[in-house]
Amino acid sequence: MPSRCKSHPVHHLPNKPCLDFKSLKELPDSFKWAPLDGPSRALELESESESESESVPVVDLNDPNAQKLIGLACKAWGVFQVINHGVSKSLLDKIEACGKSLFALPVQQKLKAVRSADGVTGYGPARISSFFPKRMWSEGFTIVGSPLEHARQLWPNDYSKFCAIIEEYQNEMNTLAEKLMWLILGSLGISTRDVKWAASPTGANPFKGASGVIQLNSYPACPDPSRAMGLAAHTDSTLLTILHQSSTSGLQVFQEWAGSWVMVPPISGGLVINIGDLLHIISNGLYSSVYHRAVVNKTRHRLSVAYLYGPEPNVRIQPLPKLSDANRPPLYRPVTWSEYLGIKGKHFDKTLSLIRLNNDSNEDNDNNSTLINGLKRGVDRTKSIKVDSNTKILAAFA
Ligand SMILES: C=C1C[C@]23C[C@H]1CC[C@H]2[C@@]12CCC[C@@](C)(C(=O)O1)[C@H]2[C@@H]3C(=O)O
Ligand SMILES: O=C(O)CCC(=O)C(=O)O
Ligand SMILES: [Fe+2]
Repeated sequence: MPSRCKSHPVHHLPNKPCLDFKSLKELPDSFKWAPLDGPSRALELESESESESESVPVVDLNDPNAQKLIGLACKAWGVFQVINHGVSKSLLDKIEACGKSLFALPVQQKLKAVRSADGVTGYGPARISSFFPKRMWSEGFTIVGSPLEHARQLWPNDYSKFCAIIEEYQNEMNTLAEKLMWLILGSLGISTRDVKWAASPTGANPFKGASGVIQLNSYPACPDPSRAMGLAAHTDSTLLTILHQSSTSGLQVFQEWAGSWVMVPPISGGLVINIGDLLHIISNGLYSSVYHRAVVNKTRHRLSVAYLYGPEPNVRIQPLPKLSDANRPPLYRPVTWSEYLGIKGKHFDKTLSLIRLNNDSNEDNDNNSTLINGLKRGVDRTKSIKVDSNTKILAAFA
């Protein structure tokens, strides 16, 4: 545990490494959350999420109206699913199989690639775990850049297949993320020449240097899903996140206007796109980042793979000038991805409000004040997380 965390004991739980979930026939107290609000069990919800008006939109990227539909989804939901996105089903199957084989390893083997107390990459509980008094019913594996070092520890004689699939996934996801960024920005009336914040000197490709973190999430079957939490409510510290979920449901998004949690049903070959905090900032609050969480299941193991996409780590991100004017002043100060992650590591869901500019006329423009799981955006949850520094991104995060 980093020593500076000790000064913030209130919500602190040691980031205990994951354990052998299969051996637990009852839910230990340390995993018992208050009964979940909203539908908790994945299977119960499948019927409820069928009503059209309550469902997260699905956009076919081959649809000539895709950009407009995406804009509507971003405004109303902050999340949508995409089909015909160009990433093959076989690659999605392959990455899912990679995740399954990783989490199926014996605990002792997984612990060889355990994330260090102040690190980002490797095996362990979700990074946000330490902000909550109860443990989450999940284990994760985080990859930034090359997974080679950890893959070698996990499979000393057989790591190259894992690395090749991860690399292919990173490439495909990066291409899709950039395409989605242009569609989302296009829906706000923003074109290439309006986006200078990440631009190369020539302005050729503003997403040069943009990249993503891969997060493999595993949610074992759980003896008491109504009291367990797979992954607690959070927004992603990204521009956007592309999520592949296995065929078992579990992802829920918070619908701010209805004040309720809505299940996002898995679509075979489909991908879920979440708006992250950095897009919230550059859109000047027009597209809000979406709170989401993962619930667990009594009988089925669930796996998800998130691609957490962000800009070059040291480039300044700020509300796009075209989306700010005298009537709608910029809501947030400039911040780099690296700086944002540092603040998030200390202040969790208070981060957006901490970088918000103090301007009374901003009040109506932002819809950050809904209570989620008893938390309001802006409630301080203190705990510092430092990261290691062996890749470009990691160095920038530190
Ligand atoms: C680039 C990122 C984004 C991080 C931090 C860092 C590396 C790991 C990511 C996640 C992945 C799992 C959910 C989350 C909430 C978590 O606990 O770790 C994410 C977090 C964030 O979006 O803030
Ligand atoms: O497992 C899921 O459905 C959600 C995962 C997630 O939110 C994340 O990795 O950031
Ligand atoms: Fe997330």
